[in-house]
Amino acid sequence: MSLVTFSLQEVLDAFKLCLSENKEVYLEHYVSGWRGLVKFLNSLGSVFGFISKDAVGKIKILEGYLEGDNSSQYATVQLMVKYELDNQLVDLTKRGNHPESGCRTLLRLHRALRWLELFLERLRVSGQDEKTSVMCADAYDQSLSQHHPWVVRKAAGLAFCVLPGREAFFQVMNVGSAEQVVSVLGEAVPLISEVYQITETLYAEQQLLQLP
Ligand SMILES: CCCCCCCC/C=C\CCCCCCCC(=O)N[C@@H](COP(=O)(O)O)[C@H](O)/C=C/CCCCCCCCCCCCC
Repeated sequence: MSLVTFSLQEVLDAFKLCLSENKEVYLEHYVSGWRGLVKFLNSLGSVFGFISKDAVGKIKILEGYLEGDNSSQYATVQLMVKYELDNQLVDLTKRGNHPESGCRTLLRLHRALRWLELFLERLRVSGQDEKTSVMCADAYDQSLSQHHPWVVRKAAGLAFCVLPGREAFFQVMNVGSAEQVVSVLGEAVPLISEVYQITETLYAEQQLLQLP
């Protein structure tokens, strides 16, 4: 993935590579998709710095596991969950010895992925005059906001207000014409949705959806 310019196509490719034939989620590509998204966020300016910082922190934690001594246990989200649970490496009810477990860290990005899915779908079907700030806020209210305290919700709401308009937003995506953006979004949303659903089902089965 290129280091400087954001490309929606590259993010799409990362999420495509995320799923194995058996519908397991490769952590490496999941993290790579998020790295690409953060590049986009950074290009929107310093107002989004606090969001970027949080996302980068979580990406780095997961990268640490991917590069660490037990990297093979982190090849997929399924393996990670099994390994960390089998070895009591997850704080299940209150924060304790494992505040940066892979399971807990991924859960935060997983919740954000639902926001992304809702936001990209709104963008895809949006009309020329619709405001990205409203689409983004609506997607946030329907998803991630319920996991955030008042102060974070307030700061996020203020940041959304300075999002560029739909046309400028499409340009930063680096895909081409508005029609091309809509077409790539039509491919990206179902993919992101599938990765989200697989992770959601796994976390629900293991009762990991409320990790502190
Ligand atoms: C494809 C192009 C269009 C879309 C591009 C979107 C680019 C978005 C890139 C990154 C999104 C940020 C992901 C944020 C992860 C947040 C994880 C989280 O919930 N963290 C909170 C809880 O963490 P712990 O304290 O429990 O460790 C933390 O409190 C959050 C702090 C920061 C605020 C997060 C607000 C998120 C708002 C949604 C993203 C808006 C980006 C708008 C850009 C279009």
